[in-house]
Amino acid sequence: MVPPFIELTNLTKNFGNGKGIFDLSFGVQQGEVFGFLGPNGAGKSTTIRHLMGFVKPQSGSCQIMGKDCFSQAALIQQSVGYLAGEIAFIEDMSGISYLNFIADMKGIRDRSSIRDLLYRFELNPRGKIKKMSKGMKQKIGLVAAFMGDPSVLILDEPTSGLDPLMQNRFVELLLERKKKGSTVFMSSHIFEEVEKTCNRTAIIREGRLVDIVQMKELSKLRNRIYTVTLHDKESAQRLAAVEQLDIINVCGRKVQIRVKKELPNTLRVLANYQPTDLQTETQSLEELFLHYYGEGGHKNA
Ligand SMILES: Nc1ncnc2c1ncn2[C@@H]1O[C@H](COP(=O)(O)OP(=O)(O)OP(=O)(O)O)[C@@H](O)[C@H]1O
Repeated sequence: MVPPFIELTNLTKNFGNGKGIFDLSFGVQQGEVFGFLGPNGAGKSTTIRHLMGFVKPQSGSCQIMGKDCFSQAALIQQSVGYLAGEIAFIEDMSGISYLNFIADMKGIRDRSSIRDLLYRFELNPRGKIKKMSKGMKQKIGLVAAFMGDPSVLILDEPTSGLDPLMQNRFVELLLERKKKGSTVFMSSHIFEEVEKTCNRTAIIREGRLVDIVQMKELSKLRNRIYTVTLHDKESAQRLAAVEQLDIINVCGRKVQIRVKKELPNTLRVLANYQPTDLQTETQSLEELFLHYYGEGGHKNA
């Protein structure tokens, strides 16, 4: 069997008070786009800082391409495309001098990938970083991570602060890199970007690995909530009482319905009631976690 390209072995860092990461062991294969999902404070950034060799593990270890992330940190940091969760810039620099500085550090001579990325993210890097908006700083961080087409990318919440158009640009970029065979480890709060890009995802909670799931399996578990508006209250009451639907709530003319797989059937039923409006929302990632693992962090399904 091929050894994992990125490997964590019993990785542990105990900050006290139950905070930190505990006994994390899993591997990411070459060419895989791997998501790392978990609620706030779950330990995602701490894990990523270990992978980049910024912190010494208390026990256990992690490796990228067979290199120990801590003892060979310089090598890792030079070859991996990295985006930090909170990017520490030398704020007095202009965007372009910062990018040139990173390119020099990484030994990237051909600057064409920087130009392409700036164009893709519609970013003018001439101004000083300290005067840039959060989204612009995030784009600078992304250009720095993706420049020179690294074969491994480690990204901590890559679309934080980006508007939906730029989030889509990021997804397109990642899919292109996936096609070219890059290996990606990416933390995120946004289910959709993980769903569109990742092969598998690890779920972490309170510093512990809860599960590793194929993205397709996780998507199947996700509910959609439809809010249908009918002509009058009586029709709404009748719909809720008579039909075999998973009704969440009835309020006046509006009925909220949870739909898992049976969408065609639900739509057929609703058509009989001649709705005046139909709205849909997807279950949030947090709701999905609760549904899947329960309050105690144990798998229900
Ligand atoms: N250097 C530190 N000293 C003490 N506690 C820390 C330290 N770094 C992180 N923590 C704590 O460890 C836990 C995990 O933090 P971490 O930043 O890894 O979470 P995260 O999953 O990235 O969260 P978020 O989604 O909010 O960014 C948090 O409770 C945090 O307060």
